[in-house]
Amino acid sequence: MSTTERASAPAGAPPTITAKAAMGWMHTARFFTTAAQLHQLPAVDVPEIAFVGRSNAGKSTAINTLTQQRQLAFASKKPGRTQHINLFALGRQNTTDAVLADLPGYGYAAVSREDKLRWQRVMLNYLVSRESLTAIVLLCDPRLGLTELDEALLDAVRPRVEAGLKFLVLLTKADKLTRAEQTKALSIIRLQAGGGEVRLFSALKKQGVDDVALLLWQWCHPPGAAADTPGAAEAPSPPES
Ligand SMILES: Nc1nc2c(ncn2[C@@H]2O[C@H](COP(=O)(O)OP(=O)(O)OP(=O)(O)O)[C@@H](O)[C@H]2O)c(=O)[nH]1
Ligand SMILES: [Mg+2]
Repeated sequence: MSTTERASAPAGAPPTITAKAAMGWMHTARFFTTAAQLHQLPAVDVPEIAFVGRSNAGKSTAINTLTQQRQLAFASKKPGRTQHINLFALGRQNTTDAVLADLPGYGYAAVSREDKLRWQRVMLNYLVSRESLTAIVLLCDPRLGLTELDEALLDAVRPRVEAGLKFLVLLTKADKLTRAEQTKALSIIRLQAGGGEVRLFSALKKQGVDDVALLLWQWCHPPGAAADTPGAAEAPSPPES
């Protein structure tokens, strides 16, 4: 990245780049690995951002939109499309300075009760114990609002959020709402989410995309970190055999 792409910031302020540069960083995403179970996930030594939420909320589509790639993550009209934890590496020139995780959705009615409970356990375990987890993006269809399972997730991660884990509620499919409905949904979910970031997002209309890219970049490159420049960090450790 050239220094001209960096927005000017006062001394001591967090490192900052332009939205365009953040989008360029997102575009470096490539498939890293996939795992059906937690213990199969390789350890990584860079920040990891998990995309979680109900089945069909738009997690995979949001990853494709943010990375400006059509089919990096598998998106589908049919709920339950994503059944593995899929990791994507970010970073320039084949270095990796962050990882995105696309998780299977929860609450899909057609799945057996045992499978639902099994997945909820795996996901909560991941969210509570994954060391590299730096941020959670909870995708929520504002027409449904935060459901019981979303609330359970919020409760489970609250201690980690209080300890510094970043948290963003992304209100997806905002194109389905009028302006007034969008404003109302924002204020309701802000109250429900109890502080923290809440943003409107539409993959269809590309609403909120630059903003979210910038936020994710900032979260992965906090001030004072060894590598605040995309591409400067070590690559993740290889999967353990
Ligand atoms: N109108 C509209 N549709 C969207 C948007 N984002 C996603 N969708 C649609 O919502 C459906 C589900 O999207 P996915 O990205 O597969 O959802 P997911 O959360 O990954 O679903 P699972 O993998 O089953 O958990 C697809 O038909 C998408 O095209 C959006 O911003 N606007
Ligand atoms: Mg998916």
